[in-house]
Amino acid sequence: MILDKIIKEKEKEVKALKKSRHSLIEKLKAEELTLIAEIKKASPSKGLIRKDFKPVEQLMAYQAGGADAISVLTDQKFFQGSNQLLESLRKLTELPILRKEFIIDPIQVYQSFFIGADVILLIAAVLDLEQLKELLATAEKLKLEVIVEVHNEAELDMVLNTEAEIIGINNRNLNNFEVDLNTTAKLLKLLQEKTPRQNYYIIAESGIKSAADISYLKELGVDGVLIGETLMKAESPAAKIKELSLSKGESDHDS
Ligand SMILES: O=P(O)(O)OC[C@@H](O)[C@@H](O)c1c[nH]c2ccccc12
Repeated sequence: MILDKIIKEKEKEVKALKKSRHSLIEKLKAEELTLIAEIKKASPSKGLIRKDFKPVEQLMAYQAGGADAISVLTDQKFFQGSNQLLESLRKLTELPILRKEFIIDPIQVYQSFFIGADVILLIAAVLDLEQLKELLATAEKLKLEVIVEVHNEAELDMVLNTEAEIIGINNRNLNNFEVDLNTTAKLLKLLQEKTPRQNYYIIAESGIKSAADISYLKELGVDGVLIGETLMKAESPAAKIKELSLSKGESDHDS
């Protein structure tokens, strides 16, 4: 029966479609410290970050520098990003791509999948527990990986009531834009007190500027860092990654 044959093939194709093609979790498992390098033209707190914004060059520099994953802002109004930008970068790299978006509805999770994201961000500050669970379930169905972002204890508590695997600790308060790297220390400590569960991956986000910041965060035991502005403003992003002693195979030289 030809129909049987066609459907057998389709089942394979559909299975491939559902599989996360570029896994951030694999990087988190393999690397001592995973670097997610962000492509961000502007932000509400900083305005225009990079005047001569050249996303493709930025991507290539991140790859050359040894980034493990790429974060792409897709919000247009406040960050001057776009879905088309993510789609076009998707064609140019095999690195996992995190879609940086303010996701409040499952339809945006589907959209993330179809524009080529491997990982999405869910910001606890803008969700309630029910929404967060629904969005996590939708992502799970699509085999998208998820970073759930927290900034304070209440948000952390909410996330601990879910199946989230990767927790992003945002050092920037999204309400007043204040940045404090101690947020990571504080929330990591709370996490250890609150749960015996060990199998979380922790990513420190925002405000990371120097090699000293990196060693501080490494010492705290984070699994990854997410860096935007510092790399966007660097004349040579690849050199900046090296300077932060994040480049592969160089970590034992400059410690
Ligand atoms: O540019 P920074 O300070 O290195 O920060 C990067 C990233 O953490 C930041 O862009 C970010 C973290 N969480 C967000 C949520 C929405 C938009 C942006 C963000």
